[in-house]
Order: sequence, then structure tokens, then C-alpha cells
Amino acid sequence: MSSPIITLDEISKQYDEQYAVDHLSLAIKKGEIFGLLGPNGAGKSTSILMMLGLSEPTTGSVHVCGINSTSNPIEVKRRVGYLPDDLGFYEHMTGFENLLYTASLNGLSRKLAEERANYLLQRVGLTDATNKKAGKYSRGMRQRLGLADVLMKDPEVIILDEPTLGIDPEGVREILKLIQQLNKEDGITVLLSSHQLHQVQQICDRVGIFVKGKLLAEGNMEELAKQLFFEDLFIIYVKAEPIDSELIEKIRTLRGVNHIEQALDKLEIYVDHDISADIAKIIVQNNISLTQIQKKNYGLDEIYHRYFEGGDSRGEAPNS
Ligand SMILES: Nc1ncnc2c1ncn2[C@@H]1O[C@H](COP(=O)(O)OP(=O)(O)OP(=O)(O)O)[C@@H](O)[C@H]1O
Repeated sequence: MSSPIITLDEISKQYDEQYAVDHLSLAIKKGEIFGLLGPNGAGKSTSILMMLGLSEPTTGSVHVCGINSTSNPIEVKRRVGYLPDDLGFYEHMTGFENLLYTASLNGLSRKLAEERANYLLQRVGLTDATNKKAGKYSRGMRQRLGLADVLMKDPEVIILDEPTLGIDPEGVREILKLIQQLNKEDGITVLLSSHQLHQVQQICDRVGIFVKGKLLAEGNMEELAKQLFFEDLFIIYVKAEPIDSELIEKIRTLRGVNHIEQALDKLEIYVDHDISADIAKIIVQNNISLTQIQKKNYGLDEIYHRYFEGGDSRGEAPNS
């Protein structure tokens, strides 16, 4: 999982004076699940359309599977499966017939198309609904049929725009599991856009955080926390009595402590690595009664809150 399969090089998209995407550079690696995370209007869909060659960048270049998307969108389309958030089906046709129709557009023979449609309907858990009209499918079933649809052409990459929008929790679990299976078992690279942070956190190897057309940070959870929260990787919460300035000074001298906040009998200690044991030792050695010590990692919740809602999680109590 190392060579890039999607490369965005300083791409921008301007509508009038407004940047929908603002000088974005990003490399998505072959074999990974990458999440584009951002609030409405952040520029996720616009970026995806440029990757597919469906929208031309104002500046910069996009390559998918080594092909320039802008100058060769048809070649890109051949290798990339795209599931938009509102994929339409022929409602009067069955799931099976819809897949056969897609296959005919992709030039598959009838025999191959039928084999593949049956295999994919089974793969996405829709065997029982093979002969049901698509118009009678639930939202979750439609999304699964959508996945089968993009897989008809045996793509190297699938791009999913908000794949779990409007689906109930059980349906969401099934879709996420399916995406993971397609990635792990079939080696398909997955790019998904979402503003559902918990889902992104569950299945993505790496995440890019978009706000107002710009990529604020990218990486796995640990790297994101480092980029967004700088040196404060953990907060250690301590409840002890009595807490005095002498104790605080002693803790402050420990390696890795960035800063400390005090509220009555509680301390919030911002550190760059886990030093809970050292802190506990100092407290006990000073004959102070320690009632609680707890380490909290930064997660997407804090990242989301700080960047999308304009908050600053530093100094706030954890909600877990
Ligand atoms: N065709 C267009 N003409 C003018 N402005 C546009 C056009 N398409 C998108 N925009 C603007 O570009 C910005 C980014 O939109 P985009 O749809 O890419 O965001 P998004 O992150 O996908 O949001 P959402 O989650 O709501 O789909 C928004 O401000 C939007 O209004």
C-alpha cells in the first residue's frame, strides 16, 4: 500500500470569485480506504467530480490510475466506479435487470453480464431481491445495488459520495462492512466522502479534513491529532486531594508535559506521550490521595469540534 493511485496536484475550482476547491494537493495510495471528511459545502463533491473528469479544474492537474482525468475522462471512467449520493435506477426494472443494463453500457457480453450480476447481487447481500423491482428497494438496498452497479465493470478504484446517507444504523453497519470487504478481499482502493465522522473513523485507513475548499490535515488518526493538536496528543485527567502548587510544579517538570489546567480537585495535564504512571507515582509519593487518573486520546470528535464547529477542545472536559 504505497504508490499513489489518485494524485491531485494543486487543483483549484473557481466559480465566479469563489473557490469551491482551493489549491488542493493530495495523494491517495493504492489499496487504502481514504475518507474525505468535511461539512456541507467544503468542496468534497467538486473534488470528486474533478477526479472523474466530470468537472475541469480551473488550475492544477488530476491523475487517476496514472491517467489525466481532465484530458482522458473516458479511460478514467473505465477503471473507476463512482457511486453518487443519489444514484438513479430504472424503477420498473428489477435489480438484476438494472445491473444487466449497466453491463450493456460497459460492453459486457450477455453471458458474462448475467454471471457477474448474479455474483455481485450475492456479494452485496441482495440475492433474495434479485427479481424485485428497484422501485421497491429500501434506501439501504438501493445503496447496496449501487455498489453492485459500480462493481459491474470490475473497477480498480471506487469513489463513494456519502454512501450511508439516510440509511438506518443496521444498514450503515452492513454497508461499511461491505466496503471493508471489497477493499480487503478484492484489493479495491476506496475513496469515500462523508460528514459522518464516526463512520469515517471506523473504516478509513487515512482521512483528509476539508474545510472551505482547503485540506486542513490528512493522515491516520494519530497523524491527524499531531497535525491538528500539535504537541498535545493526550490529556491525562487526575482527581486527587489536596492539589497544591508544589504538586503542580513537580508534575510540570516531567518530560512530555506541555501544560496543566487546574479546577479544584482536578487536573487536566496535556502531554505528548502517555506518562500516567509517572504522574500517579509523584502524587502517591507526596502522600496525596489519588481517586482517579484517566488518559484520553484525541479522536475525530475533538477534531470535528475544534475545526468544523469553531470550538477549541483544549481545556474542555471530555465527554467520554
Ligand atoms: N456548479 C456550481 N456553481 C457554483 N457554485 C458551486 C457549484 N458547485 C459547487 N459550488 C459551490 O462550491 C462549494 C463546494 O461545494 P461541494 O458540493 O463540492 O461541497 P461538498 O463538500 O461536497 O458539500 P456537500 O456535503 O453539501 O455535498 C459550495 O460553496 C458550493 O455552493
